[in-house]
Amino acid sequence: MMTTFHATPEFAATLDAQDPLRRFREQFHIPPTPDGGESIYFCGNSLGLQPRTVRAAIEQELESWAQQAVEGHFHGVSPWISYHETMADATARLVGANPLEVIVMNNLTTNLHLLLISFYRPTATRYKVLMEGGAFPSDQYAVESQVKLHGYAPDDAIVELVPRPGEHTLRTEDIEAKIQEIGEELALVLLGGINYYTGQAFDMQAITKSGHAVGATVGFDLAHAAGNLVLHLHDWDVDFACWCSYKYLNSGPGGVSGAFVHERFANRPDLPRLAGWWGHDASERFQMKKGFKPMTGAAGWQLANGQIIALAMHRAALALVDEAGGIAALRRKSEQLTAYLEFILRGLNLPPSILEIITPSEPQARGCQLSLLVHKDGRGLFDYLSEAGVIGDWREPNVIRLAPVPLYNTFGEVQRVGELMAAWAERVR
Ligand SMILES: Cc1ncc(COP(=O)(O)O)c(C=O)c1O
Ligand SMILES: Nc1ccccc1C(=O)C[C@H](N)C(=O)O
Repeated sequence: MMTTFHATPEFAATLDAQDPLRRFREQFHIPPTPDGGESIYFCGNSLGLQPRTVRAAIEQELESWAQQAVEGHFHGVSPWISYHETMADATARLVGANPLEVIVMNNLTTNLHLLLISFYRPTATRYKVLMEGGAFPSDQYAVESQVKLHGYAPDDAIVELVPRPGEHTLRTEDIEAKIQEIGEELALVLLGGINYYTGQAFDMQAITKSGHAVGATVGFDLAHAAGNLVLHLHDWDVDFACWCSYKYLNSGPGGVSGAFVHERFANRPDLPRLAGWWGHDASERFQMKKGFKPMTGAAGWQLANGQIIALAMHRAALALVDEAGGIAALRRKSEQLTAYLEFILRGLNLPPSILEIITPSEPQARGCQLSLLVHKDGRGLFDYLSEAGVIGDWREPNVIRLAPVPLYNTFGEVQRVGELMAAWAERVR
């Protein structure tokens, strides 16, 4: 549904009044401004806000620890030994997977390494990795180190996709052409579901299909896609994926990461992996026997017993997604909210020599984030917005990322940011 938008506060108020998710804002702590107002928090793409339910979720586990100590592993409201299992269904719904295909554990880069050990299996002739140029640095370092671990040279083994001259984002047809070109030398395609800098969402289904057609493995870093896009990892036939929970999933700083391993690898004890006791067949885990026997599915990639406090925060935050009607319901509002932000920004009529929106316009090619490439006084604009209570983020060299999210942002906030930007535009033009 696309509405004809207007940049007035009255119009924004009408959209807010019609918003089926509007009651969720009060479930979050909105950071205050120095004058006691509420900031406009458009930074859920970096660290999502704290759900009010999180404190009680943590306290419940502190109470179990205080009252039951070691027995808390086996007793209490939610025994720690099987804690991670209690969020398998919600996680599966979130990313379009079977519960067997997902696990919540560790941090994102850790999971990426664990999955690369299993799914980047280079040979003398097939060893190349295709990534997006300017991937998030942690992904670059992870792949660089994995390539070296196998004895290959990163400059030779890692192929980076770059936009056509004069363009800021990648075309699916160019990604597919590059996959074809590398062909039998391609071991792995590893892209972000959404690029952190441009906000571009990739066509994961088409890319997976192309990668598989040349015999490559295909994985995605969904840091900026989980909780933002509707994903169908199983049906898209993606081999593996991982994501963090502290951005759009509002699960707190350093929050646990999710991992997906397609069902076809569920019973592959032969796959090389770095093992630990929590990935061992649960029925025998405490028999302390020699010889690693992985659990079926993604759970078999676990190393260690779960970080319960982080898992508690994540479970509480995931419950809000389900309560709101799931990711499809969030996405419905999100598309409209971001389209409204784009409408407002385009309405400023700033020439591209001052400001360009580098995130694609098509809803299927982006999530909620818009990346503004600011050519004139970018840092000045960012500081001005911050002083006015708008929290976005700045990414070097000159991008401001603004991400209105459906669970706690409003159309009124988007309209207000437009007013602030209009005042800046007057000065800078
Ligand atoms: C695309 C991407 N990959 C990796 C990371 C690193 O995540 P972590 O610190 O959980 O390893 C982030 C954000 O921090 C990210 O946005
Ligand atoms: N975990 C952090 C800790 C400190 C500062 C930033 C982060 C981020 O997650 C940044 C995010 N990956 C980004 O896309 O900007």
